[in-house]
Amino acid sequence: MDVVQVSELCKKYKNKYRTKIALDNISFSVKKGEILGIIGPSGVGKTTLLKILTGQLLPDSGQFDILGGKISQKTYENLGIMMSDGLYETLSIKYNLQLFAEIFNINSKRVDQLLKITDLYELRNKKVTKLSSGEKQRLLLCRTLLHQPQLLLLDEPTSRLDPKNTVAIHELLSKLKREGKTIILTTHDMLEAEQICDRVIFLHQGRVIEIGRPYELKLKYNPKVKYELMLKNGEFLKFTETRGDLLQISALLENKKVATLHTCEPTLNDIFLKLVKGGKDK
Ligand SMILES: Nc1ncnc2c1ncn2[C@@H]1O[C@H](COP(=O)(O)OP(=O)(O)OP(=O)(O)O)[C@@H](O)[C@H]1O
Repeated sequence: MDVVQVSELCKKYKNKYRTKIALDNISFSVKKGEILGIIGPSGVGKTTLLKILTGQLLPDSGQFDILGGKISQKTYENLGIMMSDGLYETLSIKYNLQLFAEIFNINSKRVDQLLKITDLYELRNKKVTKLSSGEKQRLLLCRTLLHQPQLLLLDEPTSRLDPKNTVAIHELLSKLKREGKTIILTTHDMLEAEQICDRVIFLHQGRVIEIGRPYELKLKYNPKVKYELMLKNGEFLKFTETRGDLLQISALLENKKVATLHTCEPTLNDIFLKLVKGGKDK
């Protein structure tokens, strides 16, 4: 079942001096239980897309369905949005969450549970003004998850986190996926996309330039050189998949000359750079 279906979305920002095409004919769909990563560098239209999907911005043309229909007040009951903060700066972590819990009529046990999962429980009485950017980020995620939404739209959920907290949030997102939640997230981090996303969309200059599962893209863009060996004498050798090369690798292995052996599939970063090479700015 498609939880999100987007068809030919276009959005331009216009002012007196210039028109900026932020989204150019974007189409994709997301299935229940999928994590979709929208990736690309700064300014390619990721936030614009999320703003449209969350009803904060109208597209110029195109359509989308979300959670089985057009966006309405009811949609928000099952939608978790993590974008700009909007936290109550002078209130504590816990009070910020309690306020939202009361609005959604949620038991305060859920607040404590989320604070523990995101490693904020010990800091629960600290005011938002005194939080580090990583702590704020985790608080925002708690607020997004509070009402147990079916669909999460997360704008760079790990952008300000240290490695330990990044791993914790990745684990949390994977757990939510296993529970059947659907997640769309934006990221600049290609490694993150590779590790946690079922599929990724590469955006460039407002257009979808590639879409697919990370491992499928890696196979699709796999270079001719397939294996890289370091010999015990420190020499580096590269091999393709021809019969001759494979026989050479086998001989080196048999003669115990090999120190390390790696396959050379590209990273998502390599693929993105390959796709945009030669692209001009609009
Ligand atoms: N309100 C606006 N008025 C004019 N131009 C805008 C407006 N909002 C965004 N843009 C431009 O539209 C393009 C897409 O912006 P958007 O914020 O969607 O990019 P992004 O991929 O989310 O970037 P980042 O990763 O830096 O958040 C950018 O060139 C941006 O400067």
